[in-house]
This record gives sequence, structure tokens and C-alpha cells, in this order.
Amino acid sequence: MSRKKTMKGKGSSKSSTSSPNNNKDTGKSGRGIGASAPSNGVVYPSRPSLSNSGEFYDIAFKVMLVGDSGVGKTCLLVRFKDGAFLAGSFISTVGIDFRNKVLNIDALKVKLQIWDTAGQERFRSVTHAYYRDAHALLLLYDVTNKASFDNIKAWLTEIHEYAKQDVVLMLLGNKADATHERVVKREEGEKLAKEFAVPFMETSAKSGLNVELAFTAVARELKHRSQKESDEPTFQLEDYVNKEMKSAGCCRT
Ligand SMILES: Nc1nc2c(ncn2[C@@H]2O[C@H](COP(=O)(O)OP(=O)(O)OP(=O)(O)O)[C@@H](O)[C@H]2O)c(=O)[nH]1
Ligand SMILES: [Mg+2]
Repeated sequence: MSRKKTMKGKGSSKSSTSSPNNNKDTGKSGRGIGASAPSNGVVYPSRPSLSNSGEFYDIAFKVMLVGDSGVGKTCLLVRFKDGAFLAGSFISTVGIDFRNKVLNIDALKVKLQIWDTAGQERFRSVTHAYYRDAHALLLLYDVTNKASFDNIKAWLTEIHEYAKQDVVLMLLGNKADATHERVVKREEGEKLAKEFAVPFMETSAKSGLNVELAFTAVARELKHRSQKESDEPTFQLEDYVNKEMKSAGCCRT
């Protein structure tokens, strides 16, 4: 099976106004408004390799992190990518940024190109342009911030308007470690997720709770969808998440 390669590490800042569709896949990560984005769509294993040095991969997907400013999108991505927590002062994302990570799923190397969007209202139009290329969306709220939870319905409306109809969606209640500051109960998150029929879990970028699971579950769903023969049963993302959480005694890092 031929494999593609992806560049490692974080790329340099870019501030062009290019659209998400008209750039080449450099495999690098970007930062700032209109950071250069790769070309569209799933990358299939049968296509020839790129020449960039770095990790090989068989198939690639775009995952976008969305939600209010301060809910922990950047920290979640850094935790997943580097295994570290960005403690200290809060630096709000400007525009959009991305990082790549290759996961091993059933002997296949699945590259996730993860887009970290700015939650601030003033960057909303930038984010809108990226929705249509996303294969999956992780929608975050902060369990210590009621407004971020109340805004989830508005985010879902926006997703409905701008994202692909079959986008894989998961709701994450982040900062689950902050027990004393919590104002949104887990049951409230579960109820909302049920209402909108989306898988749900609480996460913590600080402790690492469920971070790996959230991204892996999405990668499994996307991989399954892209390789599924028409007579195969569908992968049940929600069942997978619930089973994994149970087998890990509710939650895991
Ligand atoms: N206790 C706790 N704090 C967190 C967690 N995740 C993020 N934070 C803190 O929350 C603040 C905001 O985190 P960011 O990841 O920068 O938030 P963001 O969603 O990327 O914000 P924007 O870029 O403005 O959209 C920072 O001070 C983080 O240290 C978490 O899981 N637990
Ligand atoms: Mg951010």
C-alpha cells in the first residue's frame, strides 16, 4: 500500500487571505488568519506519496475545533498533539491554526489535520470559510462557564448552516477537572447531546481526561466511513465512545 508523508512540528505563521481551498497540502501547521490550508477531501492510500519528510500516512481527514472563546480548544489540541497542558495566561487564538497528528487505527495510519479556530466573534467569518472542508467537528463548551454551554445551540445552528451535511460531530464538555468551579453538570451535557443526537463526553485538557478518546473515536468513524462497503454495518460512534469510557471505568487520559 502506498503511503503519504506528513511534515512534523509546527509551521511558521501566515497571514495571507487565501481561502481554505486553494492551497497546496504542505503538511505544515499554520497560524493566524487564513493560514494556508491543504486541498480538499479525503486522501486515499492508492494515490502517490508526497515528497515532504515526516511521518507516513494512508488516509487523511480534517477535524475542526469550535466553540466559544476560552473553552479550551487550543489547550485540547496541544494536549492531544504534545501531551502537555498550556498553563498560565490565556492567549486567545487569532483566526485559525492547525496541527497534524497521525494515529494508528487497525493497522492503518490515519492523519488528522486539526484546525483550531478562534472562538471570538470577530473571527467568525474566517471560521465560516473552513467549515465546508471539515470531515469532523469537535464542539466544545466549558463546564465552568454557563454561557459557553448556553451558546451550544447557536453553534449547532451555525454548523448546520456552514458544515457538510454528513459531518461527524461530537460535543465535548471541557475543564472537567475544575470540580470547584463547575456550573454545568455532566447530566446537562448528556441531555443536550441526546436532544441533538450527537455523541458526548467530558474532557480535560489539563488532566488529559478523554482527550485521546475524543480524537480517536472521530478518526475511527471517519476511517470506517471512507472504507465501508455498502453492505457493511455502520460504525456506531456513540456506542464506541460509551463502551470505551465504560471499559476505562468512566474516563481516561
Ligand atoms: N482547568 C482547566 N483549564 C483549562 C482547560 N483547558 C483550557 N483551560 C484554560 O482555559 C483558558 C483558555 O484556553 P484556550 O485553549 O486558550 O481557549 P480557546 O478555546 O482556544 O480560546 P480561543 O482561542 O479564544 O477561542 C486557558 O487559560 C487555559 O489554561 C482544562 O481542561 N482545565
Ligand atoms: Mg484558542
